[in-house]
Amino acid sequence: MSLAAPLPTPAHPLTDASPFRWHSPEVSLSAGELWTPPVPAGLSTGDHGRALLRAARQAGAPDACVVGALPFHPDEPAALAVAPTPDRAAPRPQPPGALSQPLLLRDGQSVPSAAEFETMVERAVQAIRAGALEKVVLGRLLHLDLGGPPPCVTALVDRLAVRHPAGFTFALRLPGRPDRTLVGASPELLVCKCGATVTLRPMAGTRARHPDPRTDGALAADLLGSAKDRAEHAVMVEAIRSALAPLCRTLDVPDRPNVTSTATLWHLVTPITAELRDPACSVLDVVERLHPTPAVGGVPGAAARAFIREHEPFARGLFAGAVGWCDARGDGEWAVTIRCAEIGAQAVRLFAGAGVVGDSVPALERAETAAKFRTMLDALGLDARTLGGAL
Ligand SMILES: C=C(O[C@@H]1C=C(C(=O)O)C=C[C@H]1O)C(=O)O
Repeated sequence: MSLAAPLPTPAHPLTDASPFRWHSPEVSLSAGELWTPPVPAGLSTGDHGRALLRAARQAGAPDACVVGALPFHPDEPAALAVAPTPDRAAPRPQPPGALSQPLLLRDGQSVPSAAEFETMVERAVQAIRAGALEKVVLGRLLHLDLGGPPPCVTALVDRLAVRHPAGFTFALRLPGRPDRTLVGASPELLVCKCGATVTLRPMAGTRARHPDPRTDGALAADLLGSAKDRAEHAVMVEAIRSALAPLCRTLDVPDRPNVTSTATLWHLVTPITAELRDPACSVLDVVERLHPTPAVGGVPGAAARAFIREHEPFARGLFAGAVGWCDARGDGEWAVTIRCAEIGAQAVRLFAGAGVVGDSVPALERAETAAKFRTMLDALGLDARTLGGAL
């Protein structure tokens, strides 16, 4: 199988797909339809989930799940819906079969441009050195204007799930915007809850992988030994520990991170496990407490979010948010919405960010975002080299 081969083109590439799909190492879940019952405005994330599940029960769907995505900025609207009859025995995708037309591109642009991104990182470094904040994650978009039909969402998700078996592959047709689908393969588990047990795998600290195994291994060792990356990771773990502790009876946070890999990147990761105090606490209550973590926001959280709103020349919306599912028991899995794209009829928008600290080098942070775009570019069958200067 060639992962760079083109994707097939079905009759309706966007709307023929399931409106929600999820493939984690543990669970494959697919929804045939989504409901969006009205819920009161201004609910917390946990209460929003409970209101949706109550509406589903009242409509005769006791086994419904809440599925969807939360925005990066918690004050923006969530894209949560009810999957009334989720298929939790959905098969894991197999390598894609017959392929047809390649994706035709009219144009590809980074917003901000690669040079403007570096300037933005430099400003963040100065703000950090001046003591305004400790860490901020800055992102950029890659806008692809299509010169032909959009990619087939079903085939795209299959391809991502096959290529990222340890990750969290998702597709969500946006409620109220049926011509747009959020698709991605996140490596990062925000939180999984099963009964009283919660697990998290927060990540911060990145190196692009190398095709030569010795060089690749040396890059992983370099990441594990890097004072800059370890510091960036440590501020994130501490923020998560203090957000989570009030909810927990036990909390196990290892002293040092491990390295973990995706197909294209190495990351530092700290696997965290905890037992919740309150059996009525749902996975969405935990998400509400944690999100956005410093893996996508920064430290202190409010100062970092304000810096992002002021400096990034686009609205993150659902990018760098959280995506997942929650069942009637309050159990579920939520991943950080990264390594993803919004697929539209005429355009595809990809998001990638990088954590900036006081000793960040702007050109390296830009290169890191370029490497992160590759998860979606590879799945779309696009060679990063064809985008040249944009990256
Ligand atoms: C923000 C992204 O990734 C996050 C940032 C990382 C970093 O700064 O090293 C690593 C993994 C993710 O937590 C992204 O992929 O867009």
